[in-house]
Amino acid sequence: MPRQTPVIAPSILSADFARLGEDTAKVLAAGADWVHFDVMDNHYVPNLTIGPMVCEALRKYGVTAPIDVHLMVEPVDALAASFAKAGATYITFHPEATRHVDRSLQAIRDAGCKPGLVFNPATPLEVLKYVIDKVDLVLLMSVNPGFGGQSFIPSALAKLREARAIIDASGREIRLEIDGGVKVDNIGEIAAAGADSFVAGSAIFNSKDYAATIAKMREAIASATQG
Ligand SMILES: O=C(CO)[C@@H](O)[C@H](O)COP(=O)(O)O
Ligand SMILES: [Fe+2]
Repeated sequence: MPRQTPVIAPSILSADFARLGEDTAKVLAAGADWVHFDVMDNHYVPNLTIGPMVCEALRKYGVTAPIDVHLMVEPVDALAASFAKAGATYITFHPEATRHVDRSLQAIRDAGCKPGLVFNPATPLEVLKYVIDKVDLVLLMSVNPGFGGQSFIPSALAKLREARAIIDASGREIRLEIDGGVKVDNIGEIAAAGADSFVAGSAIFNSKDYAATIAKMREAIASATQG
């Protein structure tokens, strides 16, 4: 199956929360494909961020791009249902944060969204083989979840290759996303290892020119994967 078109998904965790609508619109106008929306509950991870009301507010503000909701919460199901109502496109969760992974994935699909699983750096991909027919996205963390601006953990590259093989063997169209420490200077090797969807928070929002940073990321992905 041909590799899916690369997607750049800026994490709005690093946006200006006092001007979230404007900053989100600005990064999309600069060429971003998706909005990566990090939800932290101060329980599953030691930080607290934004919930479904903010997702709904972005939709009302006029954001039409896919919203990629990354749930770092425990439990999962009630909040996932609220995000489906609030306009989420993808909803991903960490398998260890729910009692019934298969049921949580099915509930997200039944609510009209695209379900996915997120794997922390030290969490094995084992569970994937049992639910590969139920996911539209596999998200590998290349930092420990909870904060933006951390450094990329190099073992994520081997794990990407492992996940890519599982996805290709499934014959299904499943996106393989990477999240944490993604920068212009490492995105090429990340793409070469098999990722097709790239979350980048601080690298984009801390840059002066969002469009130039996103363009450089696309060039690095293209030169690492073409030919
Ligand atoms: O889910 C998370 C962190 O838990 C991420 O989405 C980060 O927000 C990415 O930020 P950078 O590492 O790109 O700055
Ligand atoms: Fe994230």
